[in-house]
Amino acid sequence: MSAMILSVEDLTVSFDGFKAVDSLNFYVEENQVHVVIGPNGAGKTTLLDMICGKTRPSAGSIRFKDLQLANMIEYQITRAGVGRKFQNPSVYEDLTVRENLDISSPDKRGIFNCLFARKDKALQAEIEHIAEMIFLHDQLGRKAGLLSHGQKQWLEIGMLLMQRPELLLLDEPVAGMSAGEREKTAGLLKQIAKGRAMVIIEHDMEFVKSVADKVTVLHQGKTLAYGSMDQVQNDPRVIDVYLGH
Ligand SMILES: Nc1ncnc2c1ncn2[C@@H]1O[C@H](COP(=O)(O)OP(=O)(O)OP(=O)(O)O)[C@@H](O)[C@H]1O
Repeated sequence: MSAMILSVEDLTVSFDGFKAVDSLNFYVEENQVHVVIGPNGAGKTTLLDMICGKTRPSAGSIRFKDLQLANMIEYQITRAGVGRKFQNPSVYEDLTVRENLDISSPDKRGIFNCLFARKDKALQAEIEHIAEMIFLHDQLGRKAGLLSHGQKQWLEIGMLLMQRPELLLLDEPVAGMSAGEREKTAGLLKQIAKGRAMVIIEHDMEFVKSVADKVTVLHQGKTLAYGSMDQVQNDPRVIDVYLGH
């Protein structure tokens, strides 16, 4: 069995007395793509928000390797190796694809350093390699604002990879993509997960089937079901609250 990279235990957050996440246990192993599904309002985004430090838990533990993330703030969590992609792509539209990747490197201190500093060969090689992975190698000199929605999503994944995260948190990475782009993204994410781990929130069940090693179904802030895609999609409780709708 692989080692656990993330262990969430008894995690709870209350908003004005309402428990959006309620005594949740959730585990992610190294090299694993773990998809979280569930109806609207189940607590999926709130779970990712707590892991990345955007929302502070009311109680519970979030252990990432040997770190307790519940006690850390957002930028410390990012630096420790947790990368988060939000639902809408947020790339720098006026910069080229290359510049977007360049400024995402942790070796860079700020945008001006990045644009005017002497280019480091190893960094440029890394940019080229990542651009190849995210299907944008021939777009490196193009302004990000001119990319399609799907290409912007890929660029943002590339920007996350530049931070060399060990755990990636992705919120609906294929939203708004064509069928062809979704298929390419599934291949990309499976490749990325090797040597790391990934938590994905997604509603597109075809996509979930194609990427998930494990699936957790959240409902009302708690785990309703956990297992392989086959196991959860045949679970009558999951069909009742989610898949049957
Ligand atoms: N900052 C907040 N203040 C108050 N309530 C909140 C806050 N954030 C989330 N909630 C509530 O917590 C519940 C869980 O929301 P969350 O966004 O995590 O659900 P979700 O499973 O991601 O849903 P969706 O699939 O619609 O994105 C919802 O009822 C939401 O209204």
